[in-house]
Amino acid sequence: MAGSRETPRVSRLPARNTPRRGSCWGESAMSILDVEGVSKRFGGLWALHDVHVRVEPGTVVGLIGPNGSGKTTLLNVCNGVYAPSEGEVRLDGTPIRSGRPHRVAAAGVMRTFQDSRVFRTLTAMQNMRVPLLHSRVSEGEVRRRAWELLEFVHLTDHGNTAASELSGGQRKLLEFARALMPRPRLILMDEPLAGVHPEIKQLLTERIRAACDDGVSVVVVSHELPALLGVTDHVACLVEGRVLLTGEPAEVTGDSRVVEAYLGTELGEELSGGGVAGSEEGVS
Ligand SMILES: Nc1ncnc2c1ncn2[C@@H]1O[C@H](COP(=O)(O)OP(=O)(O)OP(=O)(O)O)[C@@H](O)[C@H]1O
Repeated sequence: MAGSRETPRVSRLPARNTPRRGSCWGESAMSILDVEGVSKRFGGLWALHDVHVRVEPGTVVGLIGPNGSGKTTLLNVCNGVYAPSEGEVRLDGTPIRSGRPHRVAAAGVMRTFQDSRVFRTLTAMQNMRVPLLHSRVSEGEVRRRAWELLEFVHLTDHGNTAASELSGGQRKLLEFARALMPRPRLILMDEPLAGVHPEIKQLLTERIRAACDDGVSVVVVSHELPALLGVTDHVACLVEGRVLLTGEPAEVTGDSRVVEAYLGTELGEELSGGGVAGSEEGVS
């Protein structure tokens, strides 16, 4: 990982967005994202059934569930890649129109992917500029913000390094920092912690929390429960496309139905063994 550049290492976002709110999934009327009765069908397969989720400003929501339970599909519905077969997703009360993920991004919803989608032939700095390429933000401001965010994720020493030369974990950090460039209101993150070195995992969870404390809402899909529990305000567990349970992180992972849903998996054994322990295999 990188050392510091000429600016002191920052642990807060360069600029504020909206103030942080308390919890999510409560009775409060205010939410940034509302998933209302969403179902998604692929041919004969219902990947999502009547899913209800809400995300309040400045909160981190974790989405867990066994393989194939619909987590990625839900993110794809939330950023307009897929149209729901039933139900609706609203951003600040306005229904999201499918087939227009670029419009959803312009409205303040960014996305990161299971296999980081950074441009490998571009340097880290060039990657950072991509979200603001056609914006009215001045060149100087783009550069200033890009360096600050690279500093935020400890990558300033790699600003001029091609993304292909970074480790898998550093690419996850870069993708997260890049998602912050346009000052999003919501980031949808798909498995940001998978296969990441414990040190980078720690940094990434800290930075997700810091972004959240600055008013950015984050939805994190993850199988990395120990790390996820430390960063989320609320967790929803999906099983076979349905929300099995939502609630406080410990409440959800301690629930026998959630343990049962994971039984037969490595994580199920960890959960039923009375605690969760992170795997450090295959890290990068
Ligand atoms: N484009 C698609 N066409 C057909 N079926 C799909 C498509 N996308 C997802 N599915 C199916 O929908 C179900 C949910 O998949 P999804 O990828 O959303 O699950 P997931 O919880 O993210 O799984 P994982 O944890 O393994 O990433 C699976 O049965 C999957 O095969």
